Amino acid sequence: MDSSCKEENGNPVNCLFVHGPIIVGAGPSGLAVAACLKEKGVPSLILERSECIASLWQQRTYDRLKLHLPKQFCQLPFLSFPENFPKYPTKHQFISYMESYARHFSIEPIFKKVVETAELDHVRQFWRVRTQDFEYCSRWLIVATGENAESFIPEIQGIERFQGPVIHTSVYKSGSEFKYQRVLVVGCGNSGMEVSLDLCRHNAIPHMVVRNSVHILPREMFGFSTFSIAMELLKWLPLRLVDKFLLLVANFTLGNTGQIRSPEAENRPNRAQKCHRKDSRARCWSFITNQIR
Ligand SMILES: NC(=O)C1=CN([C@@H]2O[C@H](COP(=O)(O)OP(=O)(O)OC[C@H]3O[C@@H](n4cnc5c(N)ncnc54)[C@H](OP(=O)(O)O)[C@@H]3O)[C@@H](O)[C@H]2O)C=CC1
Ligand SMILES: O=C(O)C(=O)Cc1c[nH]c2ccccc12
Repeated sequence: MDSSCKEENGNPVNCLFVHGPIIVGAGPSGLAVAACLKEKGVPSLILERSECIASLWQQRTYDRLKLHLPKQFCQLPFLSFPENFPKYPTKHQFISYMESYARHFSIEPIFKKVVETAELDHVRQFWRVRTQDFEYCSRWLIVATGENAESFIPEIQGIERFQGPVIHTSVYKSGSEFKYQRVLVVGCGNSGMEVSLDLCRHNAIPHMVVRNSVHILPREMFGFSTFSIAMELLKWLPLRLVDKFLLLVANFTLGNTGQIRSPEAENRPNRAQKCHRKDSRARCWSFITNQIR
């Protein structure tokens, strides 16, 4: 990294010219990119806004989090998960793997650097990446800030009249805080399903809002992970057919999950929607399977 100083609006700006790409974000993707570059002998610099790697995993996940896919589908390039890790590593195992990955490739992100702007200087053909105190320059910019980094709570009419706490899943840790309480879980993706299961396990009483059609698939079929079956079949068949096949098998093993509805919702058909099966998006769901097993 070379440094120089220039004036902008009368203020000095600290400029650092980076050899190799600037990577924004020290999550799994940012680390993987840095490792791949290193393997090719290309240096890089990671700017990370928090004070640790994989901050989403370390700071904004619930306690019971585990990978839903077998570890061979989730490992980063050039370094496998340790042999002694289970098929579905826990969040702590995943974080320790991330840490050893960064160590293995000697990746040292610069922490507490919030990237505020990134502009391409067309004349000099390099990126000017601004943080609070520095401007980093490089010919290449890689944004690896994640698709789930920002939490979002939708506007809910009348929510101000609700007396209890309203929280986003990124701050949910465990159902132990909700023992014997009635909790409404909004959203039926992997997070909503996992939180609902966790609440059940801690003797809370969750209800889920399902606004759309949902596909419910067991984590494993015929002793293989559903994901690996899907990946194999996709080599030969179109997605539509693979989807149909997986749903058919799920229907045999789980029964008709479209029937699952609370008695309250039965009495008020307009308040909650039934699960339909038209949606073509497949979701891995452990809630039902865990309840059954
Ligand atoms: N162990 C694991 O591997 C886990 C992985 N994940 C992954 O993390 C990513 C994020 O998952 P997740 O947090 O579940 O988010 P998702 O985007 O997957 O799911 C959000 C859900 O919320 C619903 N929703 C959104 N807004 C509203 C609203 N206003 N009213 C009612 N419902 C609403 C959506 O419904 P609609 O479909 O109608 O938009 C959708 O069902 C995914 O890739 C997931 O697979 C998450 C948890 C665990
Ligand atoms: O990554 C997710 O969100 C999953 O739920 C895993 C997943 C994605 N596509 C699939 C197809 C079949 C089984 C699991 C998955």
